[in-house]
Amino acid sequence: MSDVALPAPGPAADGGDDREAVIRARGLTVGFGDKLILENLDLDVRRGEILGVVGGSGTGKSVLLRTIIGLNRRRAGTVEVFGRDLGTASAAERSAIGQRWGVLFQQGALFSSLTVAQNVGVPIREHLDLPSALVDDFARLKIELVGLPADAADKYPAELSGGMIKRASLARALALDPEIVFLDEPTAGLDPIGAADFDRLILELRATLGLTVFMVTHDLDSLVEITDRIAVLGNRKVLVDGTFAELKRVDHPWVNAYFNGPRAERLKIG
Ligand SMILES: Nc1ncnc2c1ncn2[C@@H]1O[C@H](COP(=O)(O)OP(=O)(O)OP(=O)(O)O)[C@@H](O)[C@H]1O
Repeated sequence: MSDVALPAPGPAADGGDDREAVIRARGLTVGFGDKLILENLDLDVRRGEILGVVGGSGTGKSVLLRTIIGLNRRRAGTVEVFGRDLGTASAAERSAIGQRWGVLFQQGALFSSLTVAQNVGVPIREHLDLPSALVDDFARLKIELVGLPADAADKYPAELSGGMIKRASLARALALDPEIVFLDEPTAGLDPIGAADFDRLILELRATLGLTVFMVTHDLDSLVEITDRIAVLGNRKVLVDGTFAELKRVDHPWVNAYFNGPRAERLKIG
């Protein structure tokens, strides 16, 4: 799967690699104009795992996320989700699969003219034919699930703190009870306490809902605290993947600088 060999394959953090791959990307090539961003990239995401995706700025982490969920065009390669090739699936099948994932975009991407409850209700209205009162009830349940106070439901995004916006966006991502959530830098811009709270929330949701989490992040604390496995992007592909402790032992200049740099050294690993 990756370009760089791990020195000594230790025991997998999750006790084995035999869980079903709910996302399987093969030979993924994505570019814009004459610039290739991803080239022949392979990646599996296993059911129930929290996968961190890291890499230098501009290496294509968000492009990878957006390509998996079908927002960027592939020049080559396949993306299978729940065993179905999205490239050959019908529009109806893609829509059905899309209901089984939720996405928290980098800036939250809430509609500014809608309240939090209305924002969370958007995917519910889009995909389910339910009376308005029920949509509102469901939205308020999701808002409670992510730990927002009940009165946040009637606020507009501009009235929320950064941490509340992240939670509101997560509530929207969870609106349709997805099996996979994609998180693009969920703790960016949060203070350390808010970021740690958010990390705990993700862990709780994984434990209670059995979520699979694909998380792009630069947050070393999150990587250590909540990921089962980390995929490092570089040279347009997955350079290497493993646990934080495994990646500390990888002999590659960028990986070594990232996982053994002064910030990483201050973290308790293992
Ligand atoms: N729609 C687009 N059109 C043209 N170029 C794009 C488009 N989307 C992304 N890119 C380019 O692809 C490259 C990778 O972008 P991406 O946002 O995936 O980086 P990233 O690894 O997530 O970076 P960061 O850590 O800074 O968020 C960048 O050079 C970006 O300018």
